[in-house]
Amino acid sequence: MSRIVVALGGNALGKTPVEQLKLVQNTAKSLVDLIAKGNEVIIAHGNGPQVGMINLAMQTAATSEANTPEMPFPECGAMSQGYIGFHLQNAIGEELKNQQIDKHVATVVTQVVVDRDDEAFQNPTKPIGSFYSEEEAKTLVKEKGYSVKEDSGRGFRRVVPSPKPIDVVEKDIVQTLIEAGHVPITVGGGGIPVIKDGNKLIGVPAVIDKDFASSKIAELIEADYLFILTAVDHVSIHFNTPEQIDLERISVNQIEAHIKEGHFAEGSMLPKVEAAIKFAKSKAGRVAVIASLEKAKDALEGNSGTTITL
Ligand SMILES: Nc1ncnc2c1ncn2[C@@H]1O[C@H](COP(=O)(O)OP(=O)(O)O)[C@@H](O)[C@H]1O
Ligand SMILES: NC(=O)OP(=O)(O)O
Repeated sequence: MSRIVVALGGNALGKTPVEQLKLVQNTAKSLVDLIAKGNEVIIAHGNGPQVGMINLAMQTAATSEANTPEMPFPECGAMSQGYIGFHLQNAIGEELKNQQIDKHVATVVTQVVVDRDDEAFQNPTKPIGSFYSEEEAKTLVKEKGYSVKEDSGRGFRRVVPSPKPIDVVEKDIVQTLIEAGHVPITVGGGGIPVIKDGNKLIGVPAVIDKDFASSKIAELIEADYLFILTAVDHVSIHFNTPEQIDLERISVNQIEAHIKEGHFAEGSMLPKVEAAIKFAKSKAGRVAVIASLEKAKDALEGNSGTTITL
């Protein structure tokens, strides 16, 4: 039996409530396959499209005739954890019953401590919400004061600061749930970023990268594996070129050399590789795997995915 933290990417959730409800059925099957093999599974997920949608909806309602109260950004992050967690726990709960596994699944609203002086606050990089044309993006900058950036050739998106996770406030609760045999969903959307002020934790407007937050919780709860599940079967060098080579088993030193050679796109594969390295380096024997959601079970058996070890 292994303890596995699974980080789910955008292809596990989709972008709209209808799409998400449908996609989580397949996601649940992949996850319950890992549980059925006798593993302890802890689930984390992204929230870029969802937190952007919630925040924009809240801003639009507050500035319309509806005259609803202003909703702070960290509260939008908390809403995204609840909304995504609801769909995931609903689908996973059903699949556990289908496979006659006597376990329960619950979402933990999770706060993640960040450094108030993290330089990310001066340089927003995390894309959230929908994609826009250059013209629409310019209007958003002017009318809403958003920061925007081109996102991997797919269009323009709003960007917000993405500080690094330092600690997970609810880590002991997560540990208790696992040890009681349950399946926790935690650090959704990278966790709600909070800064410490004495005994107070204050929410800050930012979105933590879910791969870094997953690596952090995996370290804290002494996981054996960090599984980063995305839309491709492997990490590749010369990605999307005729020279593409898929990486199967690779050491931290070797993949660090590939980072220096510039093989991994910033904002997509690079943070996954960096989060995987961080976990693999945190203790001898820890294994990070970047694989596709559909082939998670094969990846566990070493038959798919990119396995990164010290
Ligand atoms: N070197 C690479 N190897 C494999 N995939 C890469 C590479 N560089 C960029 N990618 C792209 O990164 C994507 C994963 O990033 P992203 O879509 O942001 O992840 P997610 O939403 O699953 O967290 C892959 O689907 C692939 O299109
Ligand atoms: N929080 C986060 O990393 O979300 P995405 O994976 O959707 O970008």
